[in-house]
Amino acid sequence: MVALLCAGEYCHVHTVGKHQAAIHVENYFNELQQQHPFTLLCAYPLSAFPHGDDRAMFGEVCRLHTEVLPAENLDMGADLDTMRRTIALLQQQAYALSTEVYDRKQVERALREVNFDRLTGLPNRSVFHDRMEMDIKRSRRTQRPVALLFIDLDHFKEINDTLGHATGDVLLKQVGKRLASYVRASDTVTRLGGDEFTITLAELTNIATVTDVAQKILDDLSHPFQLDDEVAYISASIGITLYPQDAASVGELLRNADQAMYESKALGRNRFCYFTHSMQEAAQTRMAISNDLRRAIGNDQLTVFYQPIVDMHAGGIVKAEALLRWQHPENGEISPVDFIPIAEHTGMIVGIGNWVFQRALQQAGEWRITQPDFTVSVNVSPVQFYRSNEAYYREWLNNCKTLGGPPGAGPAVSIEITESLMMASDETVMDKLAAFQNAGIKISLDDFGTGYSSLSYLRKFNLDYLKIDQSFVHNLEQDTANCALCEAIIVMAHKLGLKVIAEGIETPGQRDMLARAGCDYGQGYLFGQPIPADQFDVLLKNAPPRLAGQPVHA
Ligand SMILES: Nc1nc2c(ncn2[C@@H]2O[C@H](COP(=O)(O)OP(=O)(O)OP(=O)(O)O)[C@@H](O)[C@H]2O)c(=O)[nH]1
Repeated sequence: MVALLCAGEYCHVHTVGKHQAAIHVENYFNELQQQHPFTLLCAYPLSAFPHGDDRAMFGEVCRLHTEVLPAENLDMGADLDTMRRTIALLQQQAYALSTEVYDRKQVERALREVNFDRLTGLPNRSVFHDRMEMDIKRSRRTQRPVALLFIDLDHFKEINDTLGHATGDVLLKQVGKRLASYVRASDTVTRLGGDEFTITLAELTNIATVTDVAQKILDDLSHPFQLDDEVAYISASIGITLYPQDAASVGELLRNADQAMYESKALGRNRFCYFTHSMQEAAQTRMAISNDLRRAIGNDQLTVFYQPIVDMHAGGIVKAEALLRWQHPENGEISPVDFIPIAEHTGMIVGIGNWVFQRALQQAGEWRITQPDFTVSVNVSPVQFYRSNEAYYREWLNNCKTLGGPPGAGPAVSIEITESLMMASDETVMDKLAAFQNAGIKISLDDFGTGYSSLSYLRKFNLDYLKIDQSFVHNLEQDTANCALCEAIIVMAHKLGLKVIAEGIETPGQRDMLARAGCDYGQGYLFGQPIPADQFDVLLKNAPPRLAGQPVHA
């Protein structure tokens, strides 16, 4: 702000040279500027004020105080005393002005914080509500529909986990920029929070535009993001709802779009779905299940059942798989297929999974008293790996030392993981898996054959067991191709040093074919259904080691 009073070519003070007053004022203003982080130009030509508001304010100060003049009006012939007086007044006025500007900036900043997302600079949830209300009102007048797109990035947590939170922030900023570039002036892009964004398309003349915009978003987000030194590839799931077709209020529309987004995730992500009323019903059911599940945890409605796993060659039950069961007080038994995804979505799976692990470990310890190498396998959801912290699995490892019977045959529990975990795995997941393995916990790959079925993962993760999915076993006797495939999987698994467990064995024919193919262990209704611990206890006590070939009935 050195240019104070140096209003232009004809500036009097400037021409005077080292004028003490000017130097004094300069210093004063420089100090002022250090205290207030903005540029204050005083006695500068009005035209030099960069912002219209500031220009108007300074003009107003000049008008109210006739001695203070904008540079255009300075009398260049005035004597130095007049100039000094002018400068003194300028000091006062400038201070008043600076305070005013400072206050205004503070108010503006506070307003920005209330209305705009700090990270992306996009309008936030409260602006979203206000604008959507306005769009709805306008739509009632114009009869033009409004579309709401709810956009949630896929697996964003992995970006944070692998590249760090700061890089995650950079990505969110860039996503915000890309999204903002698609829309017209009548549309609104907001960040609701986390990795959730909305786009409101108002004044729609052609509803087909919505699909085009959604597809464009997916296409554009699939292009790489340069994040400092890293390159990230992402996708998003989008839910779309329309006003007035789907709902009448902002709250309902947001819920609809969220449900449709949830559907996109459930269908495999990287896609968009329009809201439908059946989704609403499904969402209500999910909500009810989620609320009831929360209560079930504390009310002893959850139990662990055990399904026998037999040795296909030596005979006898040598292992069990722990399977969670929920007995709802009013609705009877609720299938894990219905409640596990909800437990995963809400994060409840972390607590539930922990509980199952402890139960299984304790139970396996009791069975080890009579059968020292008996093992119970526990399903571990990918969400448990992502959401749990280090303390969580350290506790598991410690418990393995104290619970589960006398040491000797290694930990009494093994864990079952899915292929999706290995495919999406990052370093933290790898570290956790390695910690389990180092503690001697065996790892099975569940449902092999239903997903990506990558052999390279088997090698990379150094697994112990591979479980052939029941869909292969189901029509083994009718389908020779399936039989050949099972044989190939068993040979290949053995070459990689893995033992094979076949799931879903229901007939002696299936058992015999798998045994001939070299399958190590079998599980299925032929050997026993999942049953409570006390019944399993009886089964185990009454089932002496036998030759494979004699089914074990529950
Ligand atoms: N870097 C960064 N991360 C955030 C911010 N706000 C929330 N997050 C993280 O964003 C992640 C959002 O995760 P979710 O949407 O639940 O899960 P996801 O990994 O995207 O998985 P899906 O949505 O199921 O595909 C969480 O891990 C939050 O901790 C933020 O401002 N910056």
